[in-house]
Amino acid sequence: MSTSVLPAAHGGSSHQQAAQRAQDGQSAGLGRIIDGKALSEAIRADVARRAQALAARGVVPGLAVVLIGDNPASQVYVRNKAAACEKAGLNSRVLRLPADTSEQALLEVVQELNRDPAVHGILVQLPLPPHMDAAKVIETIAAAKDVDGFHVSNAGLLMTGKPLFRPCTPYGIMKILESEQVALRGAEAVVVGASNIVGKPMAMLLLAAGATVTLCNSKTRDLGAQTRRADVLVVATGKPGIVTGDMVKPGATVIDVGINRNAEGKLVGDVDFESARKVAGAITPVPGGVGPMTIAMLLVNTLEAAERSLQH
Ligand SMILES: Nc1nc2c(c(=O)[nH]1)N[C@@H](CN(C=O)c1ccc(C(=O)N[C@@H](CCC(=O)O)C(=O)O)cc1)CN2
Repeated sequence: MSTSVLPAAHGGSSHQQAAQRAQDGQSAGLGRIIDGKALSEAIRADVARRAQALAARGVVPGLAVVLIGDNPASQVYVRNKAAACEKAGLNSRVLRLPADTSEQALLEVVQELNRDPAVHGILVQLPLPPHMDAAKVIETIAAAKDVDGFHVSNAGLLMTGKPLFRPCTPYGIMKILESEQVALRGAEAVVVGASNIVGKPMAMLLLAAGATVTLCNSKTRDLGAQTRRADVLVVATGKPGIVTGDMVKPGATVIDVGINRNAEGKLVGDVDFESARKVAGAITPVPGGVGPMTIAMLLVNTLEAAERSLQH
């Protein structure tokens, strides 16, 4: 994707200044708040332009989203995905299935979508109801239409550094780091959380960009000793406040993937924002940081699946 549409890189200099102040032993002050919403809007506008060009060649990118059950958060995310498609000129089809749908019935729905030439991208919204095997469902999606990048062959390709699709959240984080002009070659990157959806692919993308990567999990001893080494710290555990300011290296870029509701019903991340911001050079907020990038990169993956369909 062209980076020329991205907002002017305003982060690089302030990040470097914060790191410099930290190196000088001065207070790093308040870290800059990274605007994931603005960046996601720039990317979505670029997708809209590319989709228009593709439509002129007779192809309208099509995304099919399968939602099983009535998880309220999933319903919101799926609605937002369909709305984002519509705004960018992509077709979307949402298939809503009841929570007691059998796994076999779901597999048949996916196979039908695999055969549909108007559908370039397929995703099954996670989490699935407990009676379903998510790995089996994901493996049923045709790898060439797996716009979530979760299929085992796409996960394998990620290790080669030449992926067909990058999983949307880690891909969005790489775009944030690029837009912030964070130098990754030789940097210490620490990822907290080793899920298949975020932590593991994130580690692979950072490694491919030349960072020295540490992937922490729930068994990691003395988490702070790891996170305090990080020039780039990505936190994706689903545990609110697991990372606090004293665990952040002065001047670091902190990326918070968590989306949790606190006792007051307010959305909070996995990072204690107020204390971390006092130490970080730059930090993503929740909401408005990584979340909007996930949907923007889904559109990019769907568009590119459609563009590839013209090459066959
Ligand atoms: N099949 C998939 N399932 C899930 C994925 C995924 O990438 N593929 N990721 C998450 C949910 N998700 C997208 O599906 C998602 C989560 C959050 C956001 C977002 O924009 N968050 C906003 C806050 C939204 C709110 O008010 O609740 C933000 O952080 O600013 C977008 C997409 C799990 N399932």
